[in-house]
Amino acid sequence: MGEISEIEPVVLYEQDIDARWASFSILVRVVTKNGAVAYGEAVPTLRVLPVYSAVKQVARLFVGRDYHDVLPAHREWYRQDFFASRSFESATALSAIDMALWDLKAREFGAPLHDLLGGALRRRVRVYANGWYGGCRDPECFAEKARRVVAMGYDALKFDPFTDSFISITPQALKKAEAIVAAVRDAVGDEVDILIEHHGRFDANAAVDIAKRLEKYSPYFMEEPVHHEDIEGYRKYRSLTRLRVAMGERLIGVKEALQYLREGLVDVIQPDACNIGGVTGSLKVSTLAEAFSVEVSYHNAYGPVQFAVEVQLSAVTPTLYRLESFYDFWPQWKRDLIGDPFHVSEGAVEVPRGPGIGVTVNEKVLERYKAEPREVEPTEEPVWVVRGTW
Ligand SMILES: O=C(O)[C@H](O)[C@@H](O)[C@H](O)[C@H](O)CO
Ligand SMILES: [Mg+2]
Repeated sequence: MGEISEIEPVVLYEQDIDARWASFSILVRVVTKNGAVAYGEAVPTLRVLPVYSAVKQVARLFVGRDYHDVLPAHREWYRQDFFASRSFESATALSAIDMALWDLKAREFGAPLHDLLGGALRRRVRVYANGWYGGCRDPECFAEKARRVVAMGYDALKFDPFTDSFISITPQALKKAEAIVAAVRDAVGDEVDILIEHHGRFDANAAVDIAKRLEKYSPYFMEEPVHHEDIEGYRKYRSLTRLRVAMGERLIGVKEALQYLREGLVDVIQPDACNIGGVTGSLKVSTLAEAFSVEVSYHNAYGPVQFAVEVQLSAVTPTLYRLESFYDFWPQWKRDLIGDPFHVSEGAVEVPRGPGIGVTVNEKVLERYKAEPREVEPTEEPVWVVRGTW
């Protein structure tokens, strides 16, 4: 028996200079009756307080249950939570707990999580860099920093060149975005993948204009060209452009993912283990993606526990493109939190072979950054923007 004795959300805080939404990290600590401890990670963007309280609510269903019974626990939550997974807060709370249960299960068998999931298809996971362009608004800054990212060993990088455009884009802003993309392409050459992040901020007309202007720079994909819920916008974008579409970081349910896949609206799906249902939900989307011949690139922007879990998932994902990585662009304490085990070389990181998710949370670092949960002040530059680029 592996009875769960305690589940607690743990908020960590330090002003993260570039990934502002990630100044907070929300870990979920799961303790079993026989003293084992494991962590999961939830989404910290803006709604820190509601996520914190959702974890406490969802936890009440899991304490006293056996951590081996992950699927029965998901089903029981689905039965209890009348609004099911449509609540972002409960989906991210469930996801974080799910991660920790899988870690406990794998550790108990003394096996790396990827072994429990069927065995590694790859020992090294290709990554792409994000979060590297803080403070950049002009082409020279983007180009200079892009060169540094490639020198660090990355051969793919993502960036949002749209400064403070929202819904529509002016001819001047489009011209500036093109100058930034052209400068990055020129700086990195044509053997590095460039990925264009839109943050779902445009309507379909603006997104289509952007696609037509940027196609000549051969971006590998265009991420969230329109808002996540703008299905008609995705359909219009699909019918008027040839560029690959990436989306999925805001999916909170597998059935939601199916809608985009079934309609052929996505070429690289980006589930996030912190809100798609943890390891369990990620595996289901990964299987669907394989069936629809769609690549997978786990969204991975929040913290080191998520990073470790998604490296394990990436090791077993049949149609993996690359794993997102802010890892080298976070504050050092986030890497220290898990003993700083990941190092990029030739565009990839090694898959750890230790038990569970392959890393252990350093409780001393955790204690140093513990904070009270609190509301996040909305500012002119929204929290989801890489600092200083709005
Ligand atoms: O692709 C990404 O990594 C995301 O879009 C980030 O850039 C967001 O800002 C973050 O996920 C907000 O929660
Ligand atoms: Mg994104």
